[in-house]
Amino acid sequence: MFLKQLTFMSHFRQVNGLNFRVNLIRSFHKQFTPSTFHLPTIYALATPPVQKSAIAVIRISGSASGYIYHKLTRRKRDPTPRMMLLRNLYKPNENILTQNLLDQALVTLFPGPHSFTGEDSLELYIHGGTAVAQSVLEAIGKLNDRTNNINIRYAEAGEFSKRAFQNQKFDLTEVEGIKDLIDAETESQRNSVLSSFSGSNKKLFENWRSQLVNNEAQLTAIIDFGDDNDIDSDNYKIFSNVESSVRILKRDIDDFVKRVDRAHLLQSGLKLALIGEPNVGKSSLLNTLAKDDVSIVSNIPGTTRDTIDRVMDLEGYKIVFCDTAGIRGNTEDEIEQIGIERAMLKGGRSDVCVIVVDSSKGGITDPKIIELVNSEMFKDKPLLIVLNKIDLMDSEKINIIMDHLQNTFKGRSVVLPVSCNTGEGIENLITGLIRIFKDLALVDEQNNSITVSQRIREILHNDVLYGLDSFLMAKKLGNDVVMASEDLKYAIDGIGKITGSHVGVEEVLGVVFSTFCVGK
Ligand SMILES: Nc1nc2c(ncn2[C@@H]2O[C@H](COP(=O)(O)OP(=O)(O)OP(=O)(O)O)[C@@H](O)[C@H]2O)c(=O)[nH]1
Repeated sequence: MFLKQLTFMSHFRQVNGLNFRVNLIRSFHKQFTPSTFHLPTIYALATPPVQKSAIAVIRISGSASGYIYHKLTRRKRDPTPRMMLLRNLYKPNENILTQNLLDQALVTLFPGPHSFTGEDSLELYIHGGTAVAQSVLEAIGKLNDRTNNINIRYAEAGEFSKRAFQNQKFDLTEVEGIKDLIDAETESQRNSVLSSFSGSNKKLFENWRSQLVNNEAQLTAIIDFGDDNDIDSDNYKIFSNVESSVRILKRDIDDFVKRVDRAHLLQSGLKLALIGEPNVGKSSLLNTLAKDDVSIVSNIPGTTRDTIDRVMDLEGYKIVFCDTAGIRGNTEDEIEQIGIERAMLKGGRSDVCVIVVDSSKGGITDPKIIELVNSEMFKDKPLLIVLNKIDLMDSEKINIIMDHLQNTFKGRSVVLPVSCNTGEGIENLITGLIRIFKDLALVDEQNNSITVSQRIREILHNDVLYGLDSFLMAKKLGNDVVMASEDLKYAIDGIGKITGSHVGVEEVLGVVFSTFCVGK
């Protein structure tokens, strides 16, 4: 059978017009045919297009990788696998006497299965710059030769990763982990996707699945061998044991889902609204944190008329700060009133509210602020009170104001004294903000958190937990084994969709890989 496969492979290479020597010994040791070997060879620029850079990388994957190597380098001998070699790249199919040099490049051939995709792959490290990359890409494209069955085409978004998945190099959770790793903008985001990328989520999902399959098998046994109408006491015991096991598993999955739901904040960023009376220093605080002049600062009250969002990486955490118009109850100015309404709305939609107070005014002077903080929209929101302009006050007065503010908000928040002018207290404020962020995103002491893709979160909610809840309901309402077994299957299929290893693969592939960039 194996020899047959070898013969077929070698035939395949010949009909593919691959005129380089098929190394039979290597194929024998390989004992592996990628499941994607019948697909066209794909190529793409793996580094950003239309940008000047020192190096650009072109990735090629598929059975014609070696052929492309020979054609571009005009060399007859196979290259040493997995070794970087300095080679001249020439326009293929041109008169051999004319040079037609395209570039000098480092090239590496990765024979399958020891490559990212599991197929034979070739990587070209060429000089950066649009014209060089374009000429080499064009040369590869021209090697497509339908009549001789050499199928080469430009890759689609995520196609290299898709091939890696199809050749079982990764499951879907790992593939999505790679994408999230590339997309990570901050240190905390990078940290949080490692659980997917490193495969620890995959192990967890597989463990859940095997527990559920085990439980489902016991229910199937009751259905297949039990009485049609009723279940006897032995089977009832089995059913109840399955129920206990499912309950424990559901608790674990609930915990996991809660952690990933909360950790989602790490990806989207913590939305933080700066709220306060006019002229208290909200814009100054934003500029101090951003170390930049984002918002206009002036001593004219009501300078900020609308909300201004600013995304910041604060010590590795993504925070979306929103500077809002100063809130006061007694303005007649129509535009200012609209600004105030928007500020209140922004505050309501934020994850955390920072109330900025001017210490030189002795504390909050407008009751509208206190009314707002105690309103329905704000009452469950984490609060942070920032007492600004402490450079203008002596420490005794500052302590009195802090005590008063703490009483006003009845222990709902700490009060942090700062000065945007001198920078005093700003470090403390950043530490306080990050502590709130970690609490909300359920980041533990070792800075661990788990994030999974939106797709996985939805399946966990809509399929896995839904199936488990329905199972428990079927057990509770009438000890209905058949219904309960179907519900467990639903949850099991959900986990299969997550990892892509068991069911509904085709349906989910499009969703997963379409979000990748070309060349990945
Ligand atoms: N002494 C001192 N002045 C400050 C401090 N922070 C801000 N100011 C001054 O306070 C004034 C108002 O500052 P802004 O940052 O514009 O205040 P705001 O709350 O955004 O004002 P609105 O846009 O009207 O809502 C400016 O003149 C700032 O220079 C501080 O820590 N100490």
